[in-house]
Amino acid sequence: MSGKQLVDRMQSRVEQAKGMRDEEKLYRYKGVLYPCIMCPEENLKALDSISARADDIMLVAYPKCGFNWMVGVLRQIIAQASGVKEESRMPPLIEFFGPEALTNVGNAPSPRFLGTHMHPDNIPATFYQNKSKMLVIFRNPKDTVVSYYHFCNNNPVLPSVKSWDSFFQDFMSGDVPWGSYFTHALAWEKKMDDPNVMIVTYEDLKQNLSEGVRQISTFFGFSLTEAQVEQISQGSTFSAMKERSANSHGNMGNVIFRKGEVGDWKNHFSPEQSQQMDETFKNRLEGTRIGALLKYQLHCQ
Ligand SMILES: Nc1ncnc2c1ncn2[C@@H]1O[C@H](COP(=O)(O)OS(=O)(=O)O)[C@@H](OP(=O)(O)O)[C@H]1O
Repeated sequence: MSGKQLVDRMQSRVEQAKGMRDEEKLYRYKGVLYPCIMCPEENLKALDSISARADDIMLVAYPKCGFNWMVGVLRQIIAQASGVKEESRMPPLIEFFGPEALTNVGNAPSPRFLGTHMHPDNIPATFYQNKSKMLVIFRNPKDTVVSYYHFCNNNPVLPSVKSWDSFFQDFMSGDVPWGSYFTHALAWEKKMDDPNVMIVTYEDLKQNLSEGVRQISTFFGFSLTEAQVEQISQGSTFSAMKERSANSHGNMGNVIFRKGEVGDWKNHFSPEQSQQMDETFKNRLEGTRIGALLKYQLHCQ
């Protein structure tokens, strides 16, 4: 499917959603909420048929942790390393594909660039069995929930949010699409020694994108010159990607590329909400390696 066809398909789904009631927009599959339009049950069931390859380039992120940012970075790395310039396309989320598109994925040449928001234990086992390399991007939970809140408010395929306070509570209890942030983080904790998994954070990349690009390309076995690393980093800043977003993401460009900052939570959280998040982080993630990677004290306190 061409980039234009994908953007058109996304936009027709957005139009379809505008005719739906909020309570029709989410459903549960194996206990986790998913958006009906983007990932109907047939899409999730079809994932059982996917066959992973060792040279697949897999990108994984809990929603709003920087998935689209890394899509931009990886596309440029692949283009620079292979010399093939690819037109910008919509995010390659396997749960959005459906049976027909998955058949095309099966016939696509290597290396395939695929992605998902799924919980690590729900990613098809074939990716682990066949040792596909996975890049995981995580973000501090306070900025993640703020980004998620704005996204739900501006994305017709998701139910609009009643209030910041109610969305915050839903996020804390994991009652949001793709499930609990904390459950995802704890599951990645168990995979931190897997040589085929690389976990990066939104905040570290904001601080030093060039170093991130260097490490990510090395992880996937690409060797780039310093000039290429710099070119990719400059082409992947928030402002550069936002500028291209009407072309790459159609009407959703301005929704996905919203603010792109660390610390926007300070404009949304009440002192009580901040304390509740601090306590939850302490109870669930303090003392874990993924918790340390997130630098909670620096970014959230
Ligand atoms: N290049 C770049 N630099 C910094 N930040 C960036 C960049 N690209 C996207 N973003 C920010 O990432 C947030 C969207 O996350 P996702 O792409 O994971 O969203 S989605 O779940 O796939 O819809 C969303 O965060 P917020 O702005 O805080 O809402 C985007 O602005």
